[in-house]
Amino acid sequence: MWRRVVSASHFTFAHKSIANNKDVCKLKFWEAFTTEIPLKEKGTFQRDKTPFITFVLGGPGSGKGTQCMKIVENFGFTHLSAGDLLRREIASNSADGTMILNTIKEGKIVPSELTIRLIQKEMESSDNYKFLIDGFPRSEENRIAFEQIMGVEPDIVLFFDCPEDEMVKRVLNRNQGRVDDNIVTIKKRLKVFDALNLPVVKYYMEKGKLYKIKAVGTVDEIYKQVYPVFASLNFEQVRE
Ligand SMILES: Nc1ncnc2c1ncn2[C@@H]1O[C@H](COP(=O)(O)OP(=O)(O)OP(=O)(O)O)[C@@H](O)[C@H]1O
Ligand SMILES: Nc1ccn([C@H]2C[C@H](O)[C@@H](COP(=O)(O)O)O2)c(=O)n1
Ligand SMILES: [Mg+2]
Repeated sequence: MWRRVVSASHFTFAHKSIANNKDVCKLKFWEAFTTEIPLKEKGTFQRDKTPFITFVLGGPGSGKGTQCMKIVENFGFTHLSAGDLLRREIASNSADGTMILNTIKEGKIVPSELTIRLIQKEMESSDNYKFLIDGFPRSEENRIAFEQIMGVEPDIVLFFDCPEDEMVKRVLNRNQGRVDDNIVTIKKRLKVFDALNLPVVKYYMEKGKLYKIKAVGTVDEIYKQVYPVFASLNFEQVRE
């Protein structure tokens, strides 16, 4: 029996080759960073399953983060919110912090490579294989860059479809001290969502990967639509 093993040092090395080697780019992300070894020769960091990736899309305040918490509880996913990862960069005073902060204040989108690097780092250091990637891809450019860099596509895509007035109401009531939770930025974010994020939704709908959730009602009412999506999947069977 064989098991696929991932190592962080191998990842760093392979990441450099990926940037310079078109052939390696054609490999799936997980294949490029893993080696087949017999089960007995286990390394320190093991992953015997390829990742199951769910992209979670929806406008600002549509309830992505709220529903992700419930999916994590019930189905054991690791939740990676692109917005949270970017806010963590700002808080850690990283070199890109000021640029990220200004971009978020303007309701615009941070360069894809930066956001993908943060997501990639979290995926690589996780020993889970089920990921909810929340708030990503925000644009076709995000989507294409993810596919090129990671060499994988999402298995499924959730889209929380919520009326604008409800999204605005929720964001303005959020009270988490976010710099973008104000009426000026929310209007800009809604414009960016329509112009850049909806084409991504359309792309996945046409690919047959999209689960559209009517994101009105209580949190539990909305989750009643989400639960069956995951309950119908047998991850162990799909991934082993
Ligand atoms: N069904 C709901 N009814 C009322 N309020 C809700 C509902 N779902 C979430 N909320 C609240 O609305 C706010 C926005 O929800 P959440 O943070 O989950 O949205 P989001 O899609 O992640 O937004 P963003 O893209 O801005 O991060 C939060 O304060 C949350 O508690
Ligand atoms: N793929 C992404 C995700 C998020 N951002 C920036 C711009 C968003 O307005 C902000 C907050 O994200 P949220 O927490 O609402 O998902 O983060 C981005 O540039 N690219
Ligand atoms: Mg959120």
